[in-house]
Amino acid sequence: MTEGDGNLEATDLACVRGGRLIFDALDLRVAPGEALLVQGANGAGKSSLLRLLAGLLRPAAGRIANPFRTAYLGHDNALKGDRTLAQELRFWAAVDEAGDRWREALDRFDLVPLADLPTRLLSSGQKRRAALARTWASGAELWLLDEPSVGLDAPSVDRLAAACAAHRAGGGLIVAATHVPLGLQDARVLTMERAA
Ligand SMILES: Nc1ncnc2c1ncn2[C@@H]1O[C@H](COP(=O)(O)OP(=O)(O)OP(=O)(O)O)[C@@H](O)[C@H]1O
Repeated sequence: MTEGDGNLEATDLACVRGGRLIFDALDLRVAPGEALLVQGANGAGKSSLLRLLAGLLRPAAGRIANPFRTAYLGHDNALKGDRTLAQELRFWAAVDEAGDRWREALDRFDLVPLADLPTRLLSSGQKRRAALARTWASGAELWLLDEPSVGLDAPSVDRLAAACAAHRAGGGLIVAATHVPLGLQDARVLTMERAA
């Protein structure tokens, strides 16, 4: 068996940023179909943990085993403003060889009427939905979501919860940093403490 035994696994992980220890001795394991909510005070290191898991930061110590195709959604929606929403989703679905999932993604996040608008013209909540739709369109197995519900209205939060449930039902994994409940069934919680 490979390291992590087919799970996302972090062992004895430490994170240093700007020369400061943000956290250490962190262990986690997420299996296919599971969701982990990462909670904790501002500055506790939730975003840093997600960036480590995404491979965007290097751990100061410890190991990460991630055998999954991964989609990372940070605070920044990172949409290409001149592309229409449909072009943006189609582009990422093609990069990730995810076929027609971009169409499903538009529907899942109630974006069909906005498909032909350049993404720069979307409202902030619509941009967040677009970035979530891109996550769906990617076909990635592991979703790393940093405060995914920021700016969403109540029906959109429900849509996010439904998308997460469908993703998990298909064997997908989710790690989400959040200050609010996301309506995910049976999610485990990791509470991060600020390093002293
Ligand atoms: N690029 C950076 N360089 C140096 N320090 C950083 C950098 N980015 C973040 N930090 C520091 O790392 C610590 C953890 O930040 P992080 O964004 O991971 O926290 P968080 O738990 O996600 O916070 P929030 O709830 O406010 O989003 C903070 O003290 C922050 O100042």
